[in-house]
Amino acid sequence: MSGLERIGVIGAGAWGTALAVTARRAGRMVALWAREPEVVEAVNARHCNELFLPGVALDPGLAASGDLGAVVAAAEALLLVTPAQHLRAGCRALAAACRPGTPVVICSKGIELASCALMHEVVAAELPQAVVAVLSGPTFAAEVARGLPTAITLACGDAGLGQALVEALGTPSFRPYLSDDLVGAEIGGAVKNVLAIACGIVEGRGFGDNARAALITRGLAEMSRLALARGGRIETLMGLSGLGDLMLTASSTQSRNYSLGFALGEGRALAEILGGRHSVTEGVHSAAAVVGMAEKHGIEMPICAVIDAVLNRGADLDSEIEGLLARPFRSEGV
Ligand SMILES: NC(=O)c1ccc[n+]([C@@H]2O[C@H](COP(=O)([O-])OP(=O)(O)OC[C@H]3O[C@@H](n4cnc5c(N)ncnc54)[C@H](O)[C@@H]3O)[C@@H](O)[C@H]2O)c1
Ligand SMILES: O=P(O)(O)OC[C@H](O)CO
Repeated sequence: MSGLERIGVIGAGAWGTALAVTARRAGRMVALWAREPEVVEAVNARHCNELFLPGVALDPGLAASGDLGAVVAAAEALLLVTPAQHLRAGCRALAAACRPGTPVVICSKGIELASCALMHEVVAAELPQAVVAVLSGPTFAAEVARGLPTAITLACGDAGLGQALVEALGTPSFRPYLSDDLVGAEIGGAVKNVLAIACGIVEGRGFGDNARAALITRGLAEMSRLALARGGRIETLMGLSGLGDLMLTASSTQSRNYSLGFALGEGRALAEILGGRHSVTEGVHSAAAVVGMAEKHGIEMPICAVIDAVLNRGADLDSEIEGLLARPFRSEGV
């Protein structure tokens, strides 16, 4: 018995909806806050979320609401699932209704572009009354919503609360593994999206499986370097929220980051790809923040730098790839 019975889920995109379904499956009472009135209507009246999670039948006991204050005030724990670049505004909007000591679990993956802050730093600044945790790992929303077996990292500085959250959300098909390394978990989740774009490019350009394996491995070294510089632990990066999520996202067409990279690799323009999507592709927004954070700490992240240059600085993809392959040989390791 976790003592956390009423869960408020803030954000009804694919992941928020899947997590709401998961919490219901774990036996919790769940209120799902949606920004879009049509999502509230679809969840309550037709038990689906066609806009963000098409083709998945939702538990009829899952209730959605457009009333943010009411959802927050009724919750014993909150899951924040807005896109990373909107998390600060989301925290500000709910701050007045959030009681002291409320557990707030960050489920978004990214780094704030304007400040290069990690999501738990954003929440600590905007919701000082909350106790923060991070949920991150290899978890495609549609598979989680369907109840397919999934494991994930739950990082919390308060071991007792972390255990209560594991018990509140865990089921045989959704297995949270407890950690106290918020920094490592967040950096893994943010950087893997940038690396997934790179792997998609490799596939779209037809560079082959060797190149993708090299990119994943050297990308993991970049991710680990940044996490260590920020005080994260290597074991976290070798776990579900690091290597696990990188393996998943960097090799599956289900990933929005990988598929965006694939389309870039095939020669399509970024604006055209993004113009055809209403879902979030976090790596596009995090690339510059990752590089900014790396520069601040004097860390080399050449793969992420190429992605940032191509996405945000108008660099030519082929010249950047050529430059990456021409880098001096170096010793292996982080
Ligand atoms: N989809 C997944 O499989 C998955 C898995 C794990 C983590 N995540 C993370 O969860 C977060 C949310 O992703 P998602 O897949 O649920 O999103 P989504 O692409 O399915 O939906 C977009 C979301 O963005 C919201 N949104 C759009 N414009 C907004 C604005 N101006 N202000 C505030 N919110 C706005 C929408 O309401 C919706 O909730 C991301 O950080 C993502 O990396 C997603
Ligand atoms: O579809 P993506 O690329 O946003 O990835 C979704 C999840 O983060 C996978 O763990």
